[in-house]
Amino acid sequence: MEIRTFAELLNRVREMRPLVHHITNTVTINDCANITLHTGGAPVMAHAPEEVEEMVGLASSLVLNIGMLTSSQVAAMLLAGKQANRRGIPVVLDPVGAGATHFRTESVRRILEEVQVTIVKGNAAEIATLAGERAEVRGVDAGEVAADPIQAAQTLARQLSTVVVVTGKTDIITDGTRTACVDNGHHMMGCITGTGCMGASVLGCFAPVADDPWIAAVAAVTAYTIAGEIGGEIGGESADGPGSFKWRFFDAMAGLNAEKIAEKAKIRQVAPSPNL
Ligand SMILES: Nc1ncnc2c1ncn2[C@@H]1O[C@H](COP(=O)(O)OP(=O)(O)O)[C@@H](O)[C@H]1O
Ligand SMILES: Cc1ncsc1CCOP(=O)(O)O
Ligand SMILES: [Mg+2]
Repeated sequence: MEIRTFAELLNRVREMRPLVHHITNTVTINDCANITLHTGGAPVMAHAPEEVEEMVGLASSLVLNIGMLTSSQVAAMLLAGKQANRRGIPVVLDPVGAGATHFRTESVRRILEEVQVTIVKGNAAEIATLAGERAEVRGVDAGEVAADPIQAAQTLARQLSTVVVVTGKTDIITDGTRTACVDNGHHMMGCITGTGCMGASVLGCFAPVADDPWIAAVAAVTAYTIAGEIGGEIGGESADGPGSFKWRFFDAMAGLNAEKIAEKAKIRQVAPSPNL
């Protein structure tokens, strides 16, 4: 696959300006709205069960993030997700903290049973939990995970017929058959809250502009992590600290273009695991 195919999808996002409907947590909600704008989409946050179906009616994609889940939000996510499926618009799910509590794990399983999700994106522990592997989830952070993340992601992708993204120093994107590893990013991305949630918003911007959700997901992850890389480096030096990194990261996302992505992308395609 040509790097330019992935790089140029950013232009399509900016031409289309997709409306990305989020049902998400209030820790990172403002950052998710901003990164959506900087990527080239238009954010809307709406979680009342009374209005979510109508809002999905206007949207180009739906992002479900369980970071501060309540029973009312689960109901809203099911209504919104089913409406998105009826309309044929992509659904991105961020299973924040799945594995940490029974409520989160069971709610994610219910959403995945009742809604056809297009892209599931989580850290290694969240994805391992959903793939049925043992993993330590420390609140919203990944703890120790015994399972191989590529294999866990491929298994889950096949089980759900979805694209799975595993985040970390290297990001993994698979549909169970094709698997890419993206080695872009910056360690400062792990030093501020919300880089996982914002990644789901960027996936929500890219998913409606490509017919193939795996291509959309590889393009989104590559663009996003390159913005992190540019934000984290000042003249070859690391950013001063998390505060300045955050605003440089936002500036880098807004200033990103296909040429910079093509120049910096570190995408490797890997063969399917033999024992799947
Ligand atoms: N050490 C790192 N080096 C490079 N990129 C990283 C690193 N840690 C996290 N990232 C990036 O930060 C984003 C969030 O990843 P992660 O920290 O795994 O998610 P979460 O916050 O949901 O646990 C991803 O896009 C990932 O590529
Ligand atoms: C700290 C926290 N608590 C509930 S949601 C949330 C934000 C998690 O954000 P991310 O997964 O992007 O680090
Ligand atoms: Mg997260």
